[in-house]
Amino acid sequence: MSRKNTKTPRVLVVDDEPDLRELLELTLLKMGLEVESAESVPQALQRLDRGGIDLCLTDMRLGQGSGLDVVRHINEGGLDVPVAVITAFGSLDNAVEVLKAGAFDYLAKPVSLEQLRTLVRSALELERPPASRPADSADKPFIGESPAIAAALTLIDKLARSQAPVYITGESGSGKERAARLIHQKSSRSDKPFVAVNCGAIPENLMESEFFGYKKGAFTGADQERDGFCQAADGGTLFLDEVADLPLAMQVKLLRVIQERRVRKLGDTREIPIDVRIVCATHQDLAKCVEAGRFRQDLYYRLNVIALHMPALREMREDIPAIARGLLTRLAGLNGMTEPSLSPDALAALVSYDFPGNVRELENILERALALCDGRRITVDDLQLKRLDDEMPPMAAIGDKYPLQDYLDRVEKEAILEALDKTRFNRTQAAKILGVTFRSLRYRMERLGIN
Ligand SMILES: Nc1ncnc2c1ncn2[C@@H]1O[C@H](COP(=O)(O)OP(=O)(O)OP(=O)(O)O)[C@@H](O)[C@H]1O
Repeated sequence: MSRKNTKTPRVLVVDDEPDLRELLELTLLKMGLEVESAESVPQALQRLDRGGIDLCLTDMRLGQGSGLDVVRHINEGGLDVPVAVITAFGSLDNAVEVLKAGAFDYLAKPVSLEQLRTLVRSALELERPPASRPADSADKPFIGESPAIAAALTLIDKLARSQAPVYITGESGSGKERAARLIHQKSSRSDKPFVAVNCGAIPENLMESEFFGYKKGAFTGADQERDGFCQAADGGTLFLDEVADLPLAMQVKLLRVIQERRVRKLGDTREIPIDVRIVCATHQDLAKCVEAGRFRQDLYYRLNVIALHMPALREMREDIPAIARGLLTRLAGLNGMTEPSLSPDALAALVSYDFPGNVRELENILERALALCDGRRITVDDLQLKRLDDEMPPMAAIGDKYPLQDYLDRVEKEAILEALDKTRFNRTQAAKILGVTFRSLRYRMERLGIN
């Protein structure tokens, strides 16, 4: 990295409106930074090319050009300068466009100075050399090196530097909440609270008071003033888990809070400014909920600025042995036990198992196995894995052969599952055993609902 850490960081402000430029300059100077400014795109590009700029803040709308030109110049020219764009209020499309073009973050007008400071701190933090970052602890939040988890972790690192809302998707138990916590821990907000809310677990009539708080006497039983989740997360991150479960009425209120960055407690006349980063998650398809009219489109766009997908455990089979061992070490430690080994057939069974409940299911399986094993070694019986075909009637019980198609499907499914079992879910080998092509096996598995 070209910049030195000993010198005062230098920020370039690009804006053609003198008022806003001055406000930004003053704020940055007060933070002890050096500031230079440019009034137009050509001026900005020239200054950037001369080097020595550690951060660039640009307005989106600039007389004869746009902030996007600045972002593109920086990225296409390989300049090592984080850039953030100030966009007009409510123009989310612009925000998405600038992030895609490679901006590190965006700020919507009117610019909140607190947010500006957070953004600047976080951008300059980026430039610390890796050696000064805390070393990875032994208990890594995510175990695994498969391409699927590696891609998610790389994105988490990037997202941690931004303030943009994040929408985390993934099956149940795939690590969505853990990912949200990691984004927070790695962000400039890490010294402020991380508040996790399970939107599906709050009774509808309590939602408003839980989210926004209440004043004393706001309703029967409100015998003292209380903050809601939004205020509790002020300066930090608000994690909305199972966000698809928010009732429509609450969606409207939440949207307002996100847009205006203010909350009003129940029974209060005043609005309180808040600064929270929203990270949300759901195992449902939120776009489908929008289509079905169960989720507001405007809120969906607000939340889904950047999407992070957490892979299912079966998409990272090569990581299963390492994750299983990591979990065993932790579980044995928690229970004050010596860590037992996993027998080779137990490990093989885990690697070929489908894990509909993902890492959480693996945790449960291992916890049970710890209790059942002889203390030294976990065998395949201790795992008590549900076989993939548990739900199927055994061949002998199939008995009736009509309708013919159902009967043939059952026979076909049995044969495929057996081949998959034998090959530890290696579909290429299973196809060979079955004497069909890989494509044909894939098609048959899909048709018969085998994951
Ligand atoms: N790659 C991984 N390595 C180690 N532990 C993991 C990994 N992925 C997930 N976990 C663990 O799996 C468990 C489930 O994770 P988490 O609660 O974050 O899932 P989730 O997707 O939020 O689940 P739900 O959809 O049910 O809310 C946690 O204990 C988490 O620490």
